[in-house]
Amino acid sequence: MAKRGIILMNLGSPDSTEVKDVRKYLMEFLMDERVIDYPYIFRLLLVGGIIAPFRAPKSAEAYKSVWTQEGSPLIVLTKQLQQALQPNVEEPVEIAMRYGHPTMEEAYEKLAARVPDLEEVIAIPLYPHYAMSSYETAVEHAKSVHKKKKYSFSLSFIKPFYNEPHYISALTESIKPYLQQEYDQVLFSYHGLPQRHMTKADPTGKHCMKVQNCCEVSSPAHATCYRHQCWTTTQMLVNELNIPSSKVGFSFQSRLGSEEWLKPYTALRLKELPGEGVKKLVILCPAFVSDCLETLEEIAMAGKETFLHAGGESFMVIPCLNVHPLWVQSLVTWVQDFAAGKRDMVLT
Ligand SMILES: C=CC1=C(C)c2cc3[nH]c(cc4nc(cc5[nH]c(cc1n2)c(C)c5CCC(=O)O)C(CCC(=O)O)=C4C)c(C)c3C=C
Ligand SMILES: [Fe+2]
Ligand SMILES: [Fe+2]
Repeated sequence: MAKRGIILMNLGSPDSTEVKDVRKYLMEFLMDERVIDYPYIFRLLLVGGIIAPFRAPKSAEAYKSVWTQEGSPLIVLTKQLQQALQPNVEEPVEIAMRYGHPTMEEAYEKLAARVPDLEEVIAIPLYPHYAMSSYETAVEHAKSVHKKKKYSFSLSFIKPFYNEPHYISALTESIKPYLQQEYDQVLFSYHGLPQRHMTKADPTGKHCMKVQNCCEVSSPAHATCYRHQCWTTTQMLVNELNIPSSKVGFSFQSRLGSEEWLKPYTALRLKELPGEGVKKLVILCPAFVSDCLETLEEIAMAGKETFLHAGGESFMVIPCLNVHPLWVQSLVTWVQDFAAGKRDMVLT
């Protein structure tokens, strides 16, 4: 049997809620050329001179409102996922964050210490949907650290799993209990992206945001089309859960800056929905597998306030998959398939 290890990769959080740590985190995150993709000098002036200094105190307050005794929810929940997965697989499991700690290098070193003569690492980016600013940067960073450190073990990545049957079925089961009560709409809110990133990621150069209903028209562009992948996850869940199409909402959250991002914007929809007769809302955020600042503060706190203030009556937030047993089982299946030589889920 190959000497193998697993790394669960997530986005990462500041080291603490102190403004200086949040500023450092924002600098590392937003100076990533796949997140703010402007030329280096312009990016440095914008991020270092405006965004990080002005945003850090506000973000620090937001982080304080969700921080736990053990730390950032995103990291705590990723560790819990590691602990839930570990007894179910033979391979040692470590976690790594794209920004902050634990770093990719730390995770490789821990695996190498746990597995003498490590031969193979399976990295699982915990992003269901492909985006240059999430999945791609995580993969490219993992590859570049691997190359820089000249590790001898091979490196494979699990593909974006937005339509993978085990993931869809885990999500379906996690959502079901929340649809027992009466609701007017289920809003699927995904992390947003600048619209420009969609056209940039389109290898055909003529499909995304150019063809009418681009995400619903078959195209090779969909392998890297974030909006298509979000739309597909939604359609699959709606079918599995038999949600009437009149009760389905689809929107994008967490916009940053003045550029146009994917629309409709969640924050705006939450203001408008009560006026359209949607008083009882169920909301979920399938772009995240672990609850984090964007689900716990932006949606469950700020979003709820917006909706109720606009005349909404009930606001039910469905938690992310976190450590749902069926989600843990999905990861087990992917790892076992990999070990058995089935490589459908592996990026080539
Ligand atoms: C779901 C995947 C994510 C994509 C795609 C993504 C794109 C993206 N994000 C920003 C800016 C920020 N995002 C922030 C937080 C944050 N983002 C994701 C995931 C994706 N981002 C997660 C899981 C989190 C939460 C982290 C946590 O610690 O809980 C933040 C920091 C917080 C804040 O100040 O709002 C920023 C900034 C951009 C610009 C972008 C695409 C271009
Ligand atoms: Fe983000
Ligand atoms: Fe598209």
